[in-house]
Amino acid sequence: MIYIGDNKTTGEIDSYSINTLNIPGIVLMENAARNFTGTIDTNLDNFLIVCGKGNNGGDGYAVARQLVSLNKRVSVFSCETSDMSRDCQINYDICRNLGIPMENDISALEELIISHDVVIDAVFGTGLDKPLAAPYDKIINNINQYGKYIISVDIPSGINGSTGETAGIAVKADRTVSFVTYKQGFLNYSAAEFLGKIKVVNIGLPEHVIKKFSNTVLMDKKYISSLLIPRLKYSHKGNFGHTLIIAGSPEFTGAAVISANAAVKTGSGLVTLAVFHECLNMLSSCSPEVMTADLSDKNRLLDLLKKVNSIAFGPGLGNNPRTLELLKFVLENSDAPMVIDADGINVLAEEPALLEKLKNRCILTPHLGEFSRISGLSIEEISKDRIKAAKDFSKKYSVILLLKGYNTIITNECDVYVNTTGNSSMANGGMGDTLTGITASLISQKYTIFASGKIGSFLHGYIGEKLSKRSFAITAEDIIRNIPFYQKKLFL
Ligand SMILES: NC(=O)C1=CN([C@@H]2O[C@H](COP(=O)(O)OP(=O)(O)OC[C@H]3O[C@@H](n4cnc5c(N)ncnc54)[C@H](O)[C@@H]3O)[C@@H](O)[C@H]2O)[C@@H](O)CC1
Ligand SMILES: [K+]
Repeated sequence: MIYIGDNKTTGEIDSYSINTLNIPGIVLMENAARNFTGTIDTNLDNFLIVCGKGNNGGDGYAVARQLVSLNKRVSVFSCETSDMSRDCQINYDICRNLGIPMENDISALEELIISHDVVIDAVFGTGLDKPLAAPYDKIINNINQYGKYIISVDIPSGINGSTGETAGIAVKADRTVSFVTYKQGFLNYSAAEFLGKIKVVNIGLPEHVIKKFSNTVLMDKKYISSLLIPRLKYSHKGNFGHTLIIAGSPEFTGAAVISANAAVKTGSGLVTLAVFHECLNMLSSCSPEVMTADLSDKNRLLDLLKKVNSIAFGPGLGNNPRTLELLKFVLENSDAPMVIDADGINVLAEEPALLEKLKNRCILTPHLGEFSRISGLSIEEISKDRIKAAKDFSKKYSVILLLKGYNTIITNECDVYVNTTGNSSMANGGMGDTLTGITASLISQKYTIFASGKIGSFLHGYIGEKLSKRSFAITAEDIIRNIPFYQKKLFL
């Protein structure tokens, strides 16, 4: 499992390892360098390693030794040769003793970069603590301008590991090999263009040590598989629950169909779609597996609200007083767990007092705009630290929050899971409605609300990613059709 941490987390793991576990810093650095080197394509050769004076630079000097021992051609550029950290100095001295070509004249840097095939950027890591000035601005500019292939050690130099902001300028890496944790700053969308392909490597610390300092996790297939409940041979439809989808309006009938069909395909035993009276004719034949109900028939609705195992509320209902009244009615007359999405969220934003009624029974699935409306935070404020914004909201209202977008965040106020599946081939209308149907269906099948959010977002993005290998744009229908096939694939 890959844990996410900011610079503080890195510092805490570092000091625990050194001071409590008594692992000397130089050993951690050696492990880091060896594991970093292990990620480098063995066909690559002719490396220039650009080293700063802190431990990130120390990693760079240690990587230089490792590469030389693999018979690679290696040169080193030292940004500064005085006032190095202790472990950096040790590795610098070894490189000198080994006779590795070393240069520290800035006027030679451009030519050096041009004459090497790979630049390893070991200028700054988690210790970057001020804006970049000369000569570092020039060093980083040269790397970006002339580097043919750039691999950053731990963090692209110039990026803040906690926030993802740049110190004015930053290395644009083709690959970033990060130590111990996936840096929280990498989740900031503004950092994406600097990171390249990210890989996280260990430095010899067992998972239980890392876990002490981070409860924020990048979900992977193995983790999702561990959450899945296998179906027993003798189970019947009653075991897989009844999902009520409250969605759609005359302008947005598609949202209702999509959510309902996604719930069916995810395996809910029964699915009922409850719609406004004027949509009933059109939607009653939307899918043979979906039952329909008229929202104006209050007795039928009350009966459904009492007996269903989960409710999805919101897609396509319209952001208007009628939807708000309906939400109030549903909250007052049902204890079933709910997925609230789209216009369900929009009307909640109009009447925040209702949020109190969602306690411990809801997952909200806003995208950035909806989250901005319901939280009262601007999109800029949220984007600066999506994890914090999501956690704070989840804690304030005791709900599970699933903040959609690239790297979707799912949190129950303490633990945070980040979903990395999915891509922009899925950026079209109806995707959110699909996720809502999937998530509600999972809740009906006895998954916890939190687990349903995690599995739902992973599965949804996973299908999109797989289909996008052979298709340019993926529609909600494409996803829905493929749910059962890929859901099965998640059972390892
Ligand atoms: N357990 C860990 O966390 C480990 C960390 N390691 C490495 O250690 C790195 C952190 O090392 P450090 O804390 O020494 O920090 P860095 O090596 O990132 O940089 C700190 C040095 O750069 C200077 N500096 C910071 N911002 C500057 C700026 N804008 N302009 C000029 N100078 C600036 C500081 O004064 C200091 O000398 C990590 O990124 C990682 O690469 C590895 O050695 C493995 C072990
Ligand atoms: K770096």
